[in-house]
Amino acid sequence: MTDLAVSVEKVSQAHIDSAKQRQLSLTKPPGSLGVLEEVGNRLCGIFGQTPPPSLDLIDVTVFAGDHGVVGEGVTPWPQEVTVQMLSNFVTGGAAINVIASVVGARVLVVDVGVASDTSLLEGLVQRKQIFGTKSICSEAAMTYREARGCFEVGRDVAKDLIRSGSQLLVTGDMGIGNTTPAAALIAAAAGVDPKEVVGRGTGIDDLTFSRKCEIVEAALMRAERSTASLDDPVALLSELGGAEIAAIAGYVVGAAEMRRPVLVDGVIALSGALVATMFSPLIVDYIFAGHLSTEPGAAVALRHMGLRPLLTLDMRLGEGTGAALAVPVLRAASNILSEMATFDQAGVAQVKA
Ligand SMILES: Cc1cc2ncn([C@H]3O[C@H](COP(=O)(O)O)[C@@H](O)[C@H]3O)c2cc1C
Ligand SMILES: O=C(O)c1cccnc1
Repeated sequence: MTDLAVSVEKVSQAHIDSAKQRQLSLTKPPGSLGVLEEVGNRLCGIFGQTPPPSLDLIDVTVFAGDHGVVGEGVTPWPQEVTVQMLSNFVTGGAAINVIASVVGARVLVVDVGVASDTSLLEGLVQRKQIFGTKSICSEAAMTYREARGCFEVGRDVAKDLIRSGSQLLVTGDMGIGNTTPAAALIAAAAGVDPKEVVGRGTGIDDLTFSRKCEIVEAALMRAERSTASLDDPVALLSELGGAEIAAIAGYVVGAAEMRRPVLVDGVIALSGALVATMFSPLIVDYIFAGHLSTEPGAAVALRHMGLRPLLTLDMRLGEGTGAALAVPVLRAASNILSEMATFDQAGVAQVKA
């Protein structure tokens, strides 16, 4: 296992129980708000407060990194698109900017491992640990130390945001080629065949898809043969990861350590979240799954963690878009518990015993 110390408390069962009691007193047939009730109850357990606070300060963090495996032809997009999209994020023109604005969330963009110099990009948070990863099918993505550095960036960002008042963290990613390491990490962490997790990413043809499957298989075989212990989440990230995925893992851990909810996006974010849960089984109770990405690895990671996606809109973009869209679901779940009238308050008769 890892020597990295992670300290997560169990969510409060007493507050989940009091939330369940409160749901029964509100003016609706018991259980009629379905998953919204479970979400609200779990928010109480996370915050240790019934009802939970209204979720006013919400931060989407887009972690960015580049991937050596792009050189193997796993994506039709040139690597420069990563940095070009960072420029788009900081000037507010990307899908995540639009969706975050609709749901009232802020967007923070962090360079953890982009291959080029981004120091002139105004508005970008500079936390670069590496200039892109190595190709995972022929060598480890990065050193153990670098993986740990990327993880700590995510964990620090989460803790800093929460200390400054953030009540809900949302994961985002940008990195051309990153559906390949995400698939490899999910296959390794969930113990499934690579064929079950490899998808078409940004949209690839049949030839590129079969090459991508071979690359993920080769990467897994190489990592298994290496001296690294893949039970150690940091070692797993160093073998098969990406800088932004390692940062997402740290961000999820940081949120759980600070007892705050984290809303996770598609397959890339889920690969980071899955690795995060290897630190402690208690972490999964702090995670909400925003949506079901069409990438097959997303369903595998969700099933492995026992999480149910809140939305299914056939999205496969990343950036945090699917998670950000689910923000109003969490807000509504929270406000139901704090703002709805009880049967007594509203003078509504309850079902006869
Ligand atoms: C213009 C553009 C904007 C994006 N925003 C997110 N992604 C998403 O697609 C990439 C992963 O897909 P693959 O592994 O197939 O390269 C990542 O950058 C991810 O964030 C984008 C991709 C593109 C091209
Ligand atoms: O599920 C995702 O987040 C995703 C899928 C394809 C490409 N980029 C991101």
